[in-house]
Amino acid sequence: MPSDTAVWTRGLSKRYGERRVVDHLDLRVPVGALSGFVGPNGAGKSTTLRMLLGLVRPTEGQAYVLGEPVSAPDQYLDRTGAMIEGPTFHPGLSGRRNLDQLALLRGLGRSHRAGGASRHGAVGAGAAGPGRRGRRDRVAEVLDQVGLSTRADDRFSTYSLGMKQRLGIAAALLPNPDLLILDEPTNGLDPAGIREIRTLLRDLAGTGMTVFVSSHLLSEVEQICDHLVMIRNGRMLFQGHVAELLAAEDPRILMVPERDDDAVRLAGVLGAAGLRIEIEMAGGSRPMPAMVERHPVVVAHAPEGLAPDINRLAMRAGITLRSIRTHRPNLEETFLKATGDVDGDLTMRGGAT
Ligand SMILES: Nc1ncnc2c1ncn2[C@@H]1O[C@H](COP(=O)(O)OP(=O)(O)OP(=O)(O)O)[C@@H](O)[C@H]1O
Repeated sequence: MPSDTAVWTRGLSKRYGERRVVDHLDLRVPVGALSGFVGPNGAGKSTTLRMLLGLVRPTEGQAYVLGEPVSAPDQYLDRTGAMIEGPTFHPGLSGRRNLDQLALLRGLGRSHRAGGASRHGAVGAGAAGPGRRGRRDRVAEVLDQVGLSTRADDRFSTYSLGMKQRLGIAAALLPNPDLLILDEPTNGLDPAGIREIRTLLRDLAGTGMTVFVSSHLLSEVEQICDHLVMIRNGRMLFQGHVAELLAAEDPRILMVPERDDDAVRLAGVLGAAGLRIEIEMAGGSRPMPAMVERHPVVVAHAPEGLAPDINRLAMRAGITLRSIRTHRPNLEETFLKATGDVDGDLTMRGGAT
């Protein structure tokens, strides 16, 4: 597998009985990416993540994580942090005590980690070094990283759901991983909790860590991820950079001339300038602000950066615009289009490698 790929699979499949819940996935998660793993409930995300962590054995295919085969998880798990199910902690203990116990269980702070330096050049339980003190320092570090320092000594049972999730992420961060795998970390959170997790993931990705995070809410990952893997029914729909996916769609500029008669003329002017133009008549499918809904809309297939030039062209032709606005499809629309396009027969779309 290429060294710039943190997760690499070929034909990765999992069958339960007759059902193939993961179906020949070729994953490529670039090193350092904040990658969203998106698909509706039951799409096969959790099963895939479990296979990547050596928790579920693939039925077919190959899978490598941080350069090591999933058949030998001990080769990469000490460099991988994961939160696969909602975190389970002791409700009567503080966040700090919970983490300390986990660190102890995982052998952090007992000795140097075999295998040498990690992403930050830190060894074993982190920069703090071995021993009880090292463990304590590492726990304090991860609590700080997830923004829980001030509540660290309160009982876990008093934490909000968002804080519980953040503590779960802190636990995953204990080994100072190069790769962080999170399964639906925002599930059940309120908007404020979702924002907190988003900010945290961005910050973590900013440190150079590869973050692979699943969600069934595309709108959520659209806002934070630079890379996306979309699956449905266990099959790949799209993988690539978010910008590539958006570029696959065509952004539009919508104009309403002040005089209805000018619509055809405006379309001619813009068409002559090389743009693909359509005129949508009143009552078309696109919802328009009430003020303009009874007027023809001239639609130019062009990125929003061209809006000032288009406006100037219209002005030069003596056409005044009642309104001009840009329409950039969001990922949700693009995703729905992608799933609609494949019409039940899910095949790989452009951008997949
Ligand atoms: N151990 C199992 N035995 C049988 N079927 C399973 C098993 N684990 C998962 N499945 C089935 O595999 C399909 C994919 O499940 P998976 O949990 O991977 O999906 P998901 O995309 O993570 O969805 P969700 O967000 O709902 O968890 C589901 O239909 C599920 O019922």
